[in-house]
Amino acid sequence: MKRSIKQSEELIPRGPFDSTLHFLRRPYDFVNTVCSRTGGNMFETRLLLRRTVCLRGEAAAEMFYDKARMSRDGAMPEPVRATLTGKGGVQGLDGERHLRRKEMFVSLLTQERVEALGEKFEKMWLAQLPAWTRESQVIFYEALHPILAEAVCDWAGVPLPAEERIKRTRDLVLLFDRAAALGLGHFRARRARSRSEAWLARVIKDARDRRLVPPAESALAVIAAHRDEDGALLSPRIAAVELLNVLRPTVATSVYITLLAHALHSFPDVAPTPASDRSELGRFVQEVRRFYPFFPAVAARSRKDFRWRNVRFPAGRRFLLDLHATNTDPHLWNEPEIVNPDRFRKEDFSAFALIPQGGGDVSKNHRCPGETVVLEVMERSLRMLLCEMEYRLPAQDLRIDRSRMPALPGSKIILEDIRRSERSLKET
Ligand code: HEM
Repeated sequence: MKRSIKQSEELIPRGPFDSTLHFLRRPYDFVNTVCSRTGGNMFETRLLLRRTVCLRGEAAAEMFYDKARMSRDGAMPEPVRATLTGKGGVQGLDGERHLRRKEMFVSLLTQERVEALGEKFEKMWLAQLPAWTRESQVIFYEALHPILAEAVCDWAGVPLPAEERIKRTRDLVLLFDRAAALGLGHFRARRARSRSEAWLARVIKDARDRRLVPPAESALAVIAAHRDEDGALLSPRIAAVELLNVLRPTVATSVYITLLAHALHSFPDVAPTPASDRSELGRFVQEVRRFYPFFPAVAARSRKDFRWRNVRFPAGRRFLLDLHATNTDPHLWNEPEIVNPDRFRKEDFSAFALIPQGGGDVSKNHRCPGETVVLEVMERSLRMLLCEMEYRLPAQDLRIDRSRMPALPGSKIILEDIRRSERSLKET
C-alpha cells in the first residue's frame, strides 16, 4: 500500500523547492509558468515552506470544491488571514457551521437589496461628479474609494461620521490593496485590520445595546443578531470580521471599475456604446471579469487521503487553485487572450469555468456571495462612464502591473476634462 502511495505521488511534477517569492513576484503567472514547464495542470511546491499542490482548470476546480475532500480551516496563509480576510470569519469554516454563516450572507444580498446598494452608489457618484469637473485631473481608482465606502456603509447601516470618513475609507482600502505587499505595506494592512475590527466591534455592541438602531434588513442588524448553530451570538470581534466581509470587498470593486475604464479605452472595437442595451453591458462586464486578473488563487486543505487523476494525496496537504489561470485556460476558452464579450452570448458555462470570485454553488460552498453586487455595481459604472459623463485619458502608463496584487494599470487611470455628458444634462 505504502509503495503505491509513493509511486502515485511521483506522478505529480515538482515545482521549485519553495515558491513563495516567485508567487509574490508573479502572482497571476506563477502557476501557468510552472505548468507550461512541467506539463499538465498540477504540480507540487512549497509556499511559506508548506507543501502545496497548485492546480488550474475546470476539472481541478470541481475537485477543489468537493467538500468531502477539502477543508478551509487554516488553509489560507496567515499573512492573508491577518489582513484581507480576518480570522474566525466564514472563509475558514467547514460543514454545518459554514452553511449557517453563509446563509446569513446570502440573505443579506437579495436582488432588492443589491439594487438598493447599486442605487446608492450611483447617487453618490453623481453627487461627486461636479467636484471632478473642477479638478484638472482625477485618479479614477482613488476617486472611487470614498464613493463606494460611503455607499456601502450607508447601505449596511454602519454610521460613518464626517470626521471619520477619510481614515475609515483608507483602512478599508489598505485591507485589500496592501494585503499582499511586502514589508511596510503589509504591516500597514495588519494595523488597518486591527483598527477596523475594533471600530466595527464597537458598532456591533452599540446595535445590540440599542444605542444604535439600524434598519432590520441592513447588514449591521442581521450580523449583530446572527446566531451560530449552537445558538450563541457571534463575539463582537467575529461579528466585526463578518461586517468587514461586506464593507471591504464592496470597496474593492473599485479595482474592477478601474479595469472597466481601462477596457473601454483599450478595446474600443468590442466595447459597448451609449446606445447599448443592458445585455450588451452585461457581456462586457463578464468579459472584463474573465480577462483581467484580480483575486489570484484560493486555498484549501485535504481532510483525508484521496485519489484524483491517478494521484494519491495525503490528508492535510494544502491545495491552491489558480482562478485567473482557469478563466484564461485555452482548453475552456476560445482565444482566451482576446477580449471578446460575445463569448458570453452562450449561456451554459459550468459553475467551474468562469471563476474570478470562486466556483461551485454559492449557497452550498465557498463561492463569493458578492457576485451579484459586483455585477450590479460594474454595470452601473459602465453606464455612468458611457452615458453620464465625458472625459479624456491623457498620456499615462496603461500597462497592467501584474506583479501587484490586485493588478492595476500603472497610472490607476487618470481622467482629464471631466464633464457631465450633454445628453444626460438634456435629460435632467
Ligand atoms: C470586488 C470584487 C470581488 C472579488 C474579486 C471577490 C472574490 C472572492 C473570492 C475569490 C472568494 C473566495 C472563494 C472561495 O474561497 O472559494 C470570495 C469569497 C467571499 N466574498 Fe467576494 N469578491 C468580491 C466582492 C465581494 C462582495 C461585494 C462581497 C459582499 C458584499 C463579497 C463577500 C465575500 C464573502 C463573504 C466571501 C466568503 C464566502 C465563503 O467563504 O463562503 N465579495 N470573494
